[in-house]
Amino acid sequence: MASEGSVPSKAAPPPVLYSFADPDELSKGLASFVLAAQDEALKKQSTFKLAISGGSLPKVLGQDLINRTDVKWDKWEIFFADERVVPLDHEDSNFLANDNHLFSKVPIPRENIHVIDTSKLDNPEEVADEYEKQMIATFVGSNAIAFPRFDLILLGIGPDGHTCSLFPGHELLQENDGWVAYLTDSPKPPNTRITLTFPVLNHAHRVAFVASGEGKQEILHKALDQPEAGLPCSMVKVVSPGQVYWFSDDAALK
Ligand SMILES: O=C1O[C@H](COP(=O)(O)O)[C@@H](O)[C@H](O)[C@H]1O
Repeated sequence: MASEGSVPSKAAPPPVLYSFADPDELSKGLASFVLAAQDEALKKQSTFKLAISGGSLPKVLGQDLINRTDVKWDKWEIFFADERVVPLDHEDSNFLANDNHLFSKVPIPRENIHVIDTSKLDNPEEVADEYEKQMIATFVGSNAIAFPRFDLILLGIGPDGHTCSLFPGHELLQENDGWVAYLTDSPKPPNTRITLTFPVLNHAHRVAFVASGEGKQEILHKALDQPEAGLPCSMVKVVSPGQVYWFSDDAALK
């Protein structure tokens, strides 16, 4: 069956880099980019399907977006690019980070924010499976699909080049089948997490990395200048007509 998620055949186009003078300008540029993605998605379909990371991203994302008037919040369908397997009110929760900086400040219907099932925290495999089922229910209509196609996935990058919860040298870098995977040996605490897999990232319409501040300088240069080094972030190769973008600021690009 021809399907939206069939294995892509075209090569990945090179990433597009957007650079801004400072974090405030970066937040504004990112908000405009997200809104353009929203508008394009809503021309074709009834919802804007987005995956969001935790870490430093929610603050940059929320800063300008919460004041924009042209956001169709009721049309957003949000998943997490990765999530720590902790209660939703735990300080390590990626949901909580996004709630603090974005969700609690705007009228997104709570049912459109897909969170992990916290009744299963003792069993990360079940957490991942249940999260994948939420995604299947959202993406699978009348067509069978191999992988979901997010309108936009917003990613961070760690100092070791990890993105989502895909860490250098980890066996999940080779996961080619599932949509959502779990790990119990994350080198960065907390050790138990779930994450989107590379095939899901690579099927997105757009993937945007956000790297702001001096602390990202070294790894950003490595990611942009040495894609062959095999960092997890460099393994995100969205196939045409999808596109990878990098949003950065002067401090990170120096
Ligand atoms: O552990 C994680 O780290 C990455 C990068 O975080 P940052 O604070 O260095 O920006 C993040 O994108 C991911 O969602 C998170 O779980």
